[in-house]
Amino acid sequence: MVLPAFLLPSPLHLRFNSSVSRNKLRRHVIASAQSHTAPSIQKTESSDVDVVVIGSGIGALTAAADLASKGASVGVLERYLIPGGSSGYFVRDGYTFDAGASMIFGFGERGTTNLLTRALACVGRKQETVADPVQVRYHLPGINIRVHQQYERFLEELIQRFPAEENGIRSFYAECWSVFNSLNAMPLRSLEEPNYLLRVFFAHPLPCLNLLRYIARNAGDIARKHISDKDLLRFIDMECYSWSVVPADLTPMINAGMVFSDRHYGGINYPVGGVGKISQELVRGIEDKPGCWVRYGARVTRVFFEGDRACGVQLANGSVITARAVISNATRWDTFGERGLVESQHVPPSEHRFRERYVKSPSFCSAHIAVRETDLRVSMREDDGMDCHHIMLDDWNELETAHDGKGTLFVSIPTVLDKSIAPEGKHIFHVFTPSWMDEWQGLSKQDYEAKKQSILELMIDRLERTLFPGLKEAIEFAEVGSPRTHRRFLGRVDGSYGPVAKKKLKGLLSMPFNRTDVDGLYCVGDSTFPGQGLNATAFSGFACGHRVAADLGLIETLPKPVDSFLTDLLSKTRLQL
Ligand SMILES: NC(=O)c1ccc[n+]([C@@H]2O[C@H](COP(=O)([O-])OP(=O)(O)OC[C@H]3O[C@@H](n4cnc5c(N)ncnc54)[C@H](O)[C@@H]3O)[C@@H](O)[C@H]2O)c1
Ligand SMILES: CC(C)=CCC/C(C)=C/C=C/C(C)=C/C=C/C(C)=C/C=C/C=C(C)/C=C/C=C(C)/C=C/C=C(\C)CCC=C(C)C
Repeated sequence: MVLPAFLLPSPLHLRFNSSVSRNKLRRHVIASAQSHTAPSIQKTESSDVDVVVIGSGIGALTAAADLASKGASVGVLERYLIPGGSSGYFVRDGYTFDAGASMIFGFGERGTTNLLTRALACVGRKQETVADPVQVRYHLPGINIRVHQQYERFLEELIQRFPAEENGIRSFYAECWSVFNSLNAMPLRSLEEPNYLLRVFFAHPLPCLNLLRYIARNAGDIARKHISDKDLLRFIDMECYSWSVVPADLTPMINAGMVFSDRHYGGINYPVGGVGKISQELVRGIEDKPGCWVRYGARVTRVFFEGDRACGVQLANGSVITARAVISNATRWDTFGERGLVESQHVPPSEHRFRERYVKSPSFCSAHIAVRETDLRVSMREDDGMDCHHIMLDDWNELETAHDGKGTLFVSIPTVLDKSIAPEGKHIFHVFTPSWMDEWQGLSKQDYEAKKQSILELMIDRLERTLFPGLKEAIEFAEVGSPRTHRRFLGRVDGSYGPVAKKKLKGLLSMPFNRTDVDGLYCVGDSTFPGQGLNATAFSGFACGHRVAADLGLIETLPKPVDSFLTDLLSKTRLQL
């Protein structure tokens, strides 16, 4: 029987373990580095690692932690001065501001979906957290709802607002629970490692079949099956949009199931001392493992190849690091794009398919504001009903428009939960709204500053009028970031929050996993399955660590030819669907 081309195992993956000698690799890398860059190549024995990781976002650090715990020597290269990427921080006058992420999933104590707790645990670390009793308070046209950690309290509020839709509400969220319960029943590892898939399938057949039912579906279709009220469907759109930046129709059901259930199960938990603590703790754990290190100010400029196989990276200062596997936590566009880390002759056709299916989501315009509690005319105490996270929208037509601070406003006040991150009697307000890079290009310095100031004033006006009387007077200082700021400090193309479906796709089916079609090169983070979110990128980190460990022979797998054949078969079948 002749197999169709897409079922044939890739020769690249069959070749993975073909032992290219380390010294030969290194000679090759240094020779190519010399031909491309200034002669200042610094090469030390310690730079020769099993795995080199580009970037230190949560996806990268989870993969590094997982591999370090399995005995690999891992080197992490971060272009910025601290770890964490979107979950980084900055300090001003005694305030510790979260740079991006602030609503943290994945810190639960139970089940298998608490992937941040697990990432820390695999390198022997633990992070103290404060439980948030309300995930978010929505202030939407005609809808004012709190998503309580207690599921029934949330349902009660929603049903009180939409009494005719009680059954629909209950059955939509019940489907979300069914997805979550299936995920939470099994260890979460790489979906491109057949040995794991077989084991997990035989151990948990019903949850696996249930996940297969949902993996190609989007939340909008499921919502419409149960709900017909237009305003309630708009609410479900906002429930999705607030973390996926696309409406329910474009939001994969697996992700919706995770988010809409885990907030009531593991809950939303704020790390004491700020979100930056997560990556700091991960780095400590990684550096405690033999042969593992993290370097800052280390911008990778390109991935090195021997033939068709990635075998290391070159840094902006000209130095090179050789490795048996390379993991990129840069976005897909920054890895494979025009001025990306992989030179064009090595960019595989599958990356063009990715670009046909996914586009960059907008970035954010964000204000980090230091606020005096005494000047606010509203109680900031959690026991008086103040919530940490708010989402505001004045007009449904503005949901997807993001100009001039009129669109959706996200507000996070972490000092409601953790007083240690600001001086006594002071609060941190992180206020942001979606914004596109092209609105910020080509401005003079003066116009750029004026635009930031005007958006800040618009956002503060809206908050002062509706939620926080006295806010204007109470501000000590504010720093405003634009998509340009996100691009500069996070190294993310156009400051994008991540990839989103260009058109309606089949759920998560076409989202790339961690292997790429380049031998020896893997991706991790929100450009890979299952997408944006710290817990989601932690999943991609574990999945990536697992697949790389299998390829490096650190964990038990099926015999190599069988593994390669089945892995390829799964990937090609998935993409044909
Ligand atoms: N929960 C929230 O409130 C919230 C808010 C904002 C963002 N997020 C999430 O945070 C997640 C981001 O995680 P991630 O793992 O994808 O990565 P990331 O973007 O956070 O981190 C990538 C890291 O790689 C570094 N980097 C990029 N190019 C490099 C190069 N050439 N050389 C060296 N270093 C380089 C960057 O400096 C950055 O530290 C996103 O999914 C986003 O959804 C969550
Ligand atoms: C065996 C066979 C054959 C088969 C089987 C199948 C299977 C097993 C499957 C599986 C699957 C899986 C594992 C999956 C997984 C998934 C996951 C993990 C997912 C996750 C997700 C998560 C998420 C999405 C999250 C997100 C979050 C976010 C994004 C957040 C955000 C937030 C924000 C932005 C905030 C805002 C607000 C304010 C501030 C107010």
